[in-house]
Amino acid sequence: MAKVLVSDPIDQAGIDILSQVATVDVKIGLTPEQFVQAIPEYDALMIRSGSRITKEIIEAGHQLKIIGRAGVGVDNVDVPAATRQGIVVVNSPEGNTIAAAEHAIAMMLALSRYIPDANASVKRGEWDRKTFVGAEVYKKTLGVVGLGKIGSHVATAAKAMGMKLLAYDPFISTERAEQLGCRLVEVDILLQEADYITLHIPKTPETTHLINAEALAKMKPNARIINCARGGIIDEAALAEALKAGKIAGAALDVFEEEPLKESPLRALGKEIILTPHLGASTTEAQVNVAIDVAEQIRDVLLGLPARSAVNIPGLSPDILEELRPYMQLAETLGNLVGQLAGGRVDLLNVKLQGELATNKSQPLVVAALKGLLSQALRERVNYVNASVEAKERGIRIIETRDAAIRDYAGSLHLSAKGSMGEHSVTGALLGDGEIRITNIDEFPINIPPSSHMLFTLHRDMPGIIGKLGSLLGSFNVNIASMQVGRKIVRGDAVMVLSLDDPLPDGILTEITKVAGIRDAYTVTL
Ligand SMILES: NC(=O)c1ccc[n+]([C@@H]2O[C@H](COP(=O)([O-])OP(=O)(O)OC[C@H]3O[C@@H](n4cnc5c(N)ncnc54)[C@H](O)[C@@H]3O)[C@@H](O)[C@H]2O)c1
Ligand SMILES: O=C(O)[C@H](O)COP(=O)(O)O
Repeated sequence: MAKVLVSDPIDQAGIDILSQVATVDVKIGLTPEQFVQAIPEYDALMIRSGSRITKEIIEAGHQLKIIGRAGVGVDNVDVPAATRQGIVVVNSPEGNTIAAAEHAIAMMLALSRYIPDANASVKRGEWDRKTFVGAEVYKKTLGVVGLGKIGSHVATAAKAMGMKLLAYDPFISTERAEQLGCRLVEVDILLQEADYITLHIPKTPETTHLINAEALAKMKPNARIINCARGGIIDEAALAEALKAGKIAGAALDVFEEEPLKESPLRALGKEIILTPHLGASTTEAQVNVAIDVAEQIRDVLLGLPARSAVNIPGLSPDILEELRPYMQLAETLGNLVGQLAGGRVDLLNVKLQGELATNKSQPLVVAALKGLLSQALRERVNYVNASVEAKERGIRIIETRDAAIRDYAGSLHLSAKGSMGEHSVTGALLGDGEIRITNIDEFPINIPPSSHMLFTLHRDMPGIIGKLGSLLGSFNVNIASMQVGRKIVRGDAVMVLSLDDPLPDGILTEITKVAGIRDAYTVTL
């Protein structure tokens, strides 16, 4: 039975799903060294933001097939290292959207009305109504940085409270911003005009310290900033300075440069700052959502099924995958076949998506073809996750073309590869019942299903050649399952494709090329 390590607190609903297919060990608070020691025996790992999954841990995970992040952010996982090792990384992109958005709104209101400090004061036995005179958000301007899932929900809620909305997000359209009632502006305008600023962007090299001393200096003295996205987007030292100097009115932070928050000048500040311990996703509803979402994906991957929210398999959205599923095996088989025909070291793979496959949605078929191409060299080490990285590292150039006009079949794939044994091409399609057909080899038309052991010859189309080859194979005790000849003109060049019941014995290829008329012969094992 597979083994899953759960290294952060997750809802029982997730554990129950995992337990259907695996032994589940919950070990919380592992040190990096304990992680490295524990991980080799596990097939899957389920985490939240409390575990930092480094390259060292990933490399020690010899059995690891999947890392599931019960939440959105995967910045605590070395995703490139996982990709390199063929480990799929999944998350729950929407399970905690509402929880995080509501936390941001709660922070904005709590900050405006000094609720945490007022509450603490009453609990201390005081009745101070002067210190906690707040500000209304009604008719104030909210600047939303990052108008994705959480930012959009915050914008909608803020609009309902009568706020004016600005948004900064270089990756969304003006129309989308307008739909949400936001005026899309450059970041400087947002910083200068907003009374409240809320951050809903990922932490990337571009967004690290986006809110630094310079940005804080552009903000209004009454401005308040909320970060429920990621620590490090705000420069905490600069923020503490700005608050101390009264350059801005307040800040509410749920996330920190280092978590848990250690010694920090932020702790010394008063009612102008609210700090919560990364609680954005901490609602019962969100925890059930993300635990189920990610546990189901781990279960599926352990059962050999695809994951619906893999962050390191490009283009594999569930609906696209569903549509392409029958063609993935075709692409993989053709990749494997053309790779063997072209020789061990392939420099160039050209993938042509034809007929109904000639759309951008078919990109995963290119990855599947690469997986097939690399499978001879890498065996089970290559998968949909690392095929592109492995190909790049091997210097394989990939050309992807599309031709919707080719309609011999509803959809077909044409692959050509240039390698140490020259350039070869293969075309394949699916029959109505989903069966794979090889329809062309080196531009010669044929029609044959792939089989485990195959023999391809390039020969002159002339009487007697098929008989001679049959007798030769017979003399080596090789049984022919089926045979096809493809030619363009009578008595011109031709290819012969044979499906064999048995693998070809060593040395027979040389004998085959000695048959008069046969110029070349290749064996393929699929
Ligand atoms: N505090 C919490 O517990 C908690 C919970 C959930 C999510 N989060 C964090 O909230 C953030 C947003 O999550 P989401 O689900 O809305 O993500 P999302 O991907 O739906 O939205 C992110 C938005 O940021 C925009 N963006 C990217 N780079 C940008 C840049 N340089 N400048 C401006 N905009 C940029 C993108 O275009 C996108 O629209 C993430 O960092 C996530 O990890 C935190
Ligand atoms: O990225 C996320 O989903 C949030 O930061 C929540 O993290 P958590 O699930 O570890 O609380």
